Amino acid sequence: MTTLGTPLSPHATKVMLLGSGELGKEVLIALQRLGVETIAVDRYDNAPGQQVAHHARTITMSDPAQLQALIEAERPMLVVPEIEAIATPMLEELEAAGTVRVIPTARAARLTMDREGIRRLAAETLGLPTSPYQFCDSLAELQAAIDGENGQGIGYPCIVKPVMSSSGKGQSKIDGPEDVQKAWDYAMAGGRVSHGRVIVEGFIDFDYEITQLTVRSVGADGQIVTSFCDPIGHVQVSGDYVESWQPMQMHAAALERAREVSKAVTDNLGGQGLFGVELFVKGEQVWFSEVSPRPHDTGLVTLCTQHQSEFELHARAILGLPVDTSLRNPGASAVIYGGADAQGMVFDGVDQALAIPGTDLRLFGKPESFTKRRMGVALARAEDTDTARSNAKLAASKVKPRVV
Ligand SMILES: Nc1ncnc2c1ncn2[C@@H]1O[C@H](COP(=O)(O)OP(=O)(O)OP(=O)(O)O)[C@@H](O)[C@H]1O
Ligand SMILES: NCC(=O)N[C@@H]1O[C@H](COP(=O)([O-])[O-])[C@@H](O)[C@H]1O
Ligand SMILES: [Mg+2]
Repeated sequence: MTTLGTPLSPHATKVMLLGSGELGKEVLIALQRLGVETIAVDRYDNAPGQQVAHHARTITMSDPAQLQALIEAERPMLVVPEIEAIATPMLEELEAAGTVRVIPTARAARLTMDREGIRRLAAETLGLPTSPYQFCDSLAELQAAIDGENGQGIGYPCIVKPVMSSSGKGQSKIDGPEDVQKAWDYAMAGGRVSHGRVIVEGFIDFDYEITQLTVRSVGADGQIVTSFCDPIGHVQVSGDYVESWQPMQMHAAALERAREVSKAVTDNLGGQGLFGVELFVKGEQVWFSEVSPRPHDTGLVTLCTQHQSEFELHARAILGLPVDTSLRNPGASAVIYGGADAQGMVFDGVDQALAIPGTDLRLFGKPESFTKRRMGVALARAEDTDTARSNAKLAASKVKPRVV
């Protein structure tokens, strides 16, 4: 049985989010609606989720001492990682000591904070199909991994990424020997935590890519059940998502395979919550790319397509409540970038965006904009995903961030 308390009372059900960006903000709102007391943690003040939580805390989450001190002071029932760059070995210690429960598990947070942990688990332990890959600690190692012995290396084209980064930061495609140095330098500048290690992956020439949202929740018999959302199609530019839609029409065999792969990975990671499994598809062939043990940016579309968005599903699953992953209607999302480096931007054209039928908007409220920082998203529901995609893109284009 799940019992929930009254926030700001001695019997509050307290949940702490580690990372409080646009995705965490929606999880926090979903938790608030269930009367959960929320603590939003981020690396800077006035992060989106901090603006809607009961409590806001600003710390360096990759610093184990700061993380331990905060968790021990607040004593939340659950700690919910929302970004990768967290001192996850400390979370494992605190979980092992029984101080706190980590979502989905501290081990899952550790394995997915670093591309090496999750890639080795998927490819080497679980035997799932992935791109060919190697890890390198220097430019010379990178070149050697691409060339290999007797031409048996990763080859060209390939993709280089810092082992610790997200939203495409530090990622580039290498088409030939002339690009290697530039890709290495870019990866060194773009990692989230300074760390001289990269993954180099063979380029997969996929037909399309999807996110398979997968939920592990408690079923009627008290056992964990796995449920799947309809697949989400998306387009990425420079490693960052720019539009997504749901449902993605897939060949039945590819969908079945996508769900087998998603089940295998999430079974191993364990715990309760929603996962975003990223997969590449060509014909009936499916490759595992990576997984977020938390809501996924491409899943923002579920705010306008599902009866329960990915954020509500995560909130329910972590609290031990039943979930409903069904689709309500087709829809799409399109990203709004800041377009400039500035504090306190204003957004013109919101009325014009919302005049487009079936559209909605999220402006995240980030205090500072960067040219390529995601500041908002346009959502559109429609009869079909083609209409939804064009309406979402049109709505996003009407919103004009302006420096004042
Ligand atoms: N091996 C590959 N072959 C082809 N395309 C790739 C490969 N690796 C990455 N990509 C492209 O780059 C995108 C981003 O890659 P990836 O998901 O690894 O980056 P990320 O920084 O973790 O992004 P996010 O945090 O948004 O998930 C992929 O969705 C895909 O479009
Ligand atoms: N692909 C991962 C992702 O989308 N994560 C989302 O972006 C925020 C960081 O944004 P910022 O870099 O603008 O601070 C994170 O807090 C999370 O909500
Ligand atoms: Mg990704």
